[in-house]
Amino acid sequence: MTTSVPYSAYQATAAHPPAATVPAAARATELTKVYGQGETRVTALDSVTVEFGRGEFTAIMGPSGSGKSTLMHCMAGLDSISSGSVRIGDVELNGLKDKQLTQLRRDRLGFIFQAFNLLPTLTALENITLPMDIAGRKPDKAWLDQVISTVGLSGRLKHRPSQLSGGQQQRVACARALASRPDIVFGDEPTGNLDSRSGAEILGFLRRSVQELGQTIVMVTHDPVAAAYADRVVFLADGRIVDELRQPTADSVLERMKRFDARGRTS
Ligand SMILES: Nc1ncnc2c1ncn2[C@@H]1O[C@H](COP(=O)(O)OP(=O)(O)OP(=O)(O)O)[C@@H](O)[C@H]1O
Repeated sequence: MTTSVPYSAYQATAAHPPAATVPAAARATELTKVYGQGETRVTALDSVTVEFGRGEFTAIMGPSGSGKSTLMHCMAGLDSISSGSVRIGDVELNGLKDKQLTQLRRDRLGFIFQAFNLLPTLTALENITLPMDIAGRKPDKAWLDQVISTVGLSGRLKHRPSQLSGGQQQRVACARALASRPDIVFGDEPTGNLDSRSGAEILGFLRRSVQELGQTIVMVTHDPVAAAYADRVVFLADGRIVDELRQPTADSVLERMKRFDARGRTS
């Protein structure tokens, strides 16, 4: 069943924080991001307040240019913010030095992008453990085995990327994002380059990593079918959060998107 609750019922503000005592995995408070100046000035995010719960799979949707990637990049410490606040757990990103930000991203966050970004000369396993090798950290063997088997790569660990299909390469990228057991995995259109069957496999894997491994995932997508794998969908329009759905289905997401269409907001 689809639950529809007005967005305001969920929205936390600085004055009225949510009752939960455990901090959210990530939280933005009155986050504003402005690009450019004068005639080229664009307000990509306009005072966005949102939080992403631990162990939850959240999809971010909205028309082209609505600020989805900007929100993800600002929350993942990949882009600076103009005003407001971003926290990963209890760490405020604003004010961290570059080196501290790099460390936080490396130690606490995982990333999956549309391009798989694998190193062609390394095997699947070497690609998966590369970020930890660079950081000089030993992977937790039991966790790594669990990730590799959840992602269904056990028989292909010695293959190089060129010997793997696109879907398998993206599974390697997913396993790489999860290998260090990050607090949050951020995905920017992770299935954008895949056919629908491979995309469904990756999404099924992401879903399982939330259900079975307790992972927290935040994923930007244009695709209502992809969004339906999430626990929650947050809708952006013109740099603001305008709606949200819990337990989405592809149909309920599509329905919401049509409403934006009716208001002339989609691309
Ligand atoms: N580096 C930048 N410099 C200037 N403007 C930017 C920059 N990045 C994004 N913008 C602008 O900010 C707004 C939000 O962009 P963003 O990429 O976050 O949207 P999006 O919802 O992810 O779009 P899409 O679905 O097309 O990827 C757009 O108007 C965009 O043109």
